[in-house]
Amino acid sequence: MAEIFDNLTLHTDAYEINMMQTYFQQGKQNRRSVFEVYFRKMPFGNGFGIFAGLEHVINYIKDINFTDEDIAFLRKDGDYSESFLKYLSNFKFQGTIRSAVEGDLVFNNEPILQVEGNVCECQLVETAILNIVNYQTLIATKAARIRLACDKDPLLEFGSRRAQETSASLWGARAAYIGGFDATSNVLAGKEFGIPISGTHAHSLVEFFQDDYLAFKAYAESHHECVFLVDTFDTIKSGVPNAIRVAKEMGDKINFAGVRIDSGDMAYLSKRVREMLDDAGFPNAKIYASNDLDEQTITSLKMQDAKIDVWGIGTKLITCFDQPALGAVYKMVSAENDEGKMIDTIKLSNNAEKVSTPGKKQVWRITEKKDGKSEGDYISFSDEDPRKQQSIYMFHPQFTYINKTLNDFDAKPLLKTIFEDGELVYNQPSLKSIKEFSNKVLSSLWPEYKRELNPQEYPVDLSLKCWQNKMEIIKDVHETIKNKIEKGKGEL
Ligand SMILES: Nc1ncnc2c1ncn2[C@@H]1O[C@H](COP(=O)(O)OP(=O)(O)OP(=O)(O)O)[C@@H](O)[C@H]1O
Ligand SMILES: O=P(O)(O)OC[C@H]1O[C@H](OP(=O)(O)OP(=O)(O)O)[C@H](O)[C@@H]1O
Ligand SMILES: O=C(O)c1cccnc1
Repeated sequence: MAEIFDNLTLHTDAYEINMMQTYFQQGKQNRRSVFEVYFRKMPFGNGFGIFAGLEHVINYIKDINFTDEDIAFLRKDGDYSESFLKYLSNFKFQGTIRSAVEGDLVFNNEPILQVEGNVCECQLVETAILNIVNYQTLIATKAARIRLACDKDPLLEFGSRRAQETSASLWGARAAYIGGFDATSNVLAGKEFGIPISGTHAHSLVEFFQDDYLAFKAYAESHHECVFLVDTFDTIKSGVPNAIRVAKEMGDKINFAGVRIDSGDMAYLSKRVREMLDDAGFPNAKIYASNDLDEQTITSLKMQDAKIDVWGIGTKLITCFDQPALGAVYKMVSAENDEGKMIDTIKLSNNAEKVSTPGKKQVWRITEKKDGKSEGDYISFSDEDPRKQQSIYMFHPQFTYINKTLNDFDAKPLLKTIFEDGELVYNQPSLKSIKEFSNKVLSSLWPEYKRELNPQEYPVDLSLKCWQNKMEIIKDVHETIKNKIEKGKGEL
């Protein structure tokens, strides 16, 4: 897949390379640092997120390499010294990446991916990692919402023509499959990722023949598996009667799998069409529906008792129509100082939500031992291990009076090591097992977190150590700034 696996080394914002040059010129390019990716708000107001993008991140990291052409481009178009360009030409990613695995549940304000390494390599990869994880996690989450709305019905991804360019449709098809779709209409995604492909036909076929009957007949003569699109002229008066006529004429020569409706009142039409198919002796022929569908229209159609069996979803899924960006950020949480000591770092803001949590961390998924059901996520420093504790004290990081102590719990780490000192150490499971895993973890979540509208907020808590450290650092930064201003050293 040339286009999407091309070397993406320069797929970064220029400011990342600018900062790399600064660290390099200062002789600080080997200083250690840790960055973490997290998003601040649950997308679509959903109660959970589904992580996706790791496969592409792995491909990207493995291929990082400034080619001679890249260096020549930077020499010509950038403001970079020869010594720095020489450093780049020998550059290799040698850092450590820990990440949530694809298909796992993720929540706001917790690290979902962590990069540890020298400050230059950590800086370089920010843009591409955010680009990949933001998009694919958003799609997988949207797909999971749509999956929940249509229960166990077959779900087809039709988005390629409406996606934001080619790689979005391909990786989007993959993320949608992880999130719960059964098949894609994109043939290349099928070939490259092993996603089942599925396809009916378009209105153009009927327009070409200028007649429903002739079009369906011609299609049936060239295909065994037949789903006829019945709404080109008139669904009830022409499309469905002609689909039935062709199905009867062709008999066993075809599998009359069903009809697709792509416009009009789907509740009304699907009920009428169901009656017509049943009356004609085709109770097993399915009704496919497409036309700007999403979880809300599906839920509404189900409430209207629409007789739709198979759902085809394009635009609203692949463009994440109601929320086109996840907004995940990449923040430095720890860096090596002049004495060679790792110092926890923070980004402050007047907006409490935007204050980062200092220190290199791990996220623990806490479940009740007796039923395996979710109790919340617990963010600790990476050297804390709640599995060694008898009990765990969980409290809301802002409203600390909301708290609980659990005695009989399981704790599973969310972040797994993917690259260790530049080497890929993680065995990526097959796409099918990622999808199955995702389905399984979703069943550990209480239904209150899964409802489409106004779900319960899933607890994402900090360990006491993490929380106290954050509070102390906030206080220290405020005091340092105050002292500097008082001493006249920090004019604003
Ligand atoms: N019974 C229904 N309840 C809720 N939403 C519906 C129902 N029937 C259709 N819809 C949705 O309403 C939206 C508009 O449907 P409409 O039939 O007006 O589509 P359209 O694209 O304007 O039709 P056409 O393709 O004929 O121009 C679509 O998203 C469709 O899926
Ligand atoms: O509605 P979406 O969720 O985006 O799903 C994809 C749409 O793409 C096709 O329409 P298009 O008008 O492009 O072609 P066709 O109807 O002639 O097949 C299809 O009929 C769907 O309506
Ligand atoms: O196969 C289909 O029916 C299909 C594929 C892409 C877009 N719309 C419909």
